[in-house]
Amino acid sequence: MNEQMTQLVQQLGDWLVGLGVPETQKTAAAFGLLFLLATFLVLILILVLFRLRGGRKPAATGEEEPEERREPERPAKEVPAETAGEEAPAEAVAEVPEPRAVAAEEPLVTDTGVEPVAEEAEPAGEEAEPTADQAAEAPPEEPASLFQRMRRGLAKTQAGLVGRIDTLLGGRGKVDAELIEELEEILITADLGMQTTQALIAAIEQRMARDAAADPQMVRQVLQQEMSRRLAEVDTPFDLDRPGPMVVMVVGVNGVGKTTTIGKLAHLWTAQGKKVLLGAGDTFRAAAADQLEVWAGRAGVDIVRHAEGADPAAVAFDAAKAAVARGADILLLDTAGRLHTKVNLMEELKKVRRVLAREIPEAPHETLLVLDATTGQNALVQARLFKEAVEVTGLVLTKLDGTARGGIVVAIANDLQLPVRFVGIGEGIEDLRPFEPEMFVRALFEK
Ligand SMILES: Nc1nc2c(ncn2[C@@H]2O[C@H](COP(=O)(O)OP(=O)(O)OP(=O)(O)O)[C@@H](O)[C@H]2O)c(=O)[nH]1
Repeated sequence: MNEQMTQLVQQLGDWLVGLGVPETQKTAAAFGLLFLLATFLVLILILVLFRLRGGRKPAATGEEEPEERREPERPAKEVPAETAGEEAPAEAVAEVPEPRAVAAEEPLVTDTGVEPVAEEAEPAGEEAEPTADQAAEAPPEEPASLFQRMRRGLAKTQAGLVGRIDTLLGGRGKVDAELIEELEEILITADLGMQTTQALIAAIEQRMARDAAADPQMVRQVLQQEMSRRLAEVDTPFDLDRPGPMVVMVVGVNGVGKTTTIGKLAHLWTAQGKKVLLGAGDTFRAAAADQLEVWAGRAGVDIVRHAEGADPAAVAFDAAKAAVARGADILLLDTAGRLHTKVNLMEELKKVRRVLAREIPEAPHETLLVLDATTGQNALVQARLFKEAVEVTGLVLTKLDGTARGGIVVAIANDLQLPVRFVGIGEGIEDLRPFEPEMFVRALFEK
């Protein structure tokens, strides 16, 4: 033991005597204390070394990673997959710098492998990363998916109408009478109807008269512009914000998708913050009210219903009263869909309208005619008959997803000069889209 050490023990011993340690034991106590201090220092040193090594990758040394470094990495693989949908795996792969020495089942672990960060800092980084990704992705994804869903819904019409037009135009070097004749046939067989087809052909001929050098692609352009223009011309604003309750009567023959459409509308408008009430006015068909009640449950709205066979005007009366009493913004009234050729149905609808108007000024504010797009020209015939009998203010074309006859949308709007309000592109509660003429035509024509 050198002199400095002896001095240190001496001083420590004196200090301990001052604290009450007996004089005879002061040297032993001083040694004991020194031993404790040394052990403590060694422990701290080991801890510091261990943590510093834990923050770094074992850079090509072949050394194994400490176990606790691997554990926090696993959620990093799962979080983006859950939160960012289909895009996530691709992104996760893109973010991985290199998979180095990582087990086969963990190739997507987003290990940075370079930052000597403290353990506490890592979870915060993991959470922040997907949130930033989501924030960056969410805004552009919304409008794109809306358009994409419309395109998917119109895929069959796209192929049956625009696909055939493209095949025709692609094989021709110039626009001549033969091309026009074949085009006319395509438009008619794609359910654009005689009146609308002739109007579209006339627009193409006018353009040809102005521009002798017009090529087949001009035909495509004119068709797209004309369809858009004709749909936009009859497209009036659908005002949901008038002082309530706004009464929307829904009419149409059996099976076209009336009940489903009412359920989808209730869901859509509830999501927009409106208080919606349903009236089960189809008392004729067994189980119609039950079916509507199921949709009311799905959309989370109230329903007014009577027993089967009750007077639909009585349902309309009660529903209107309830809408006022409960402060509803919108009353959606279902109606029976017996054959449109039956005078009785039309009379019944007129009576319902009278009752509504007595209870709520100017009601019904909208009368939506639901038509099944898959029935093509038959839908056009139904629309004419309904328009003559009741004051239809707008159209809903359902089942566009299941048909190549989507051209009927343009035909009906153009022939009857009525706005298309919504289109159904599937059976799900979200599969009803407010109709936008420009987007609809673009979804058909965009390559
Ligand atoms: N693919 C597809 N199916 C739809 C769409 N709208 C409705 N349907 C289906 O069409 C069928 C008839 O729909 P309903 O709502 O019962 O028709 P409805 O007009 O109320 O018929 P009734 O109650 O008999 O008068 C159901 O199977 C719906 O799921 C749509 O936009 N796309």
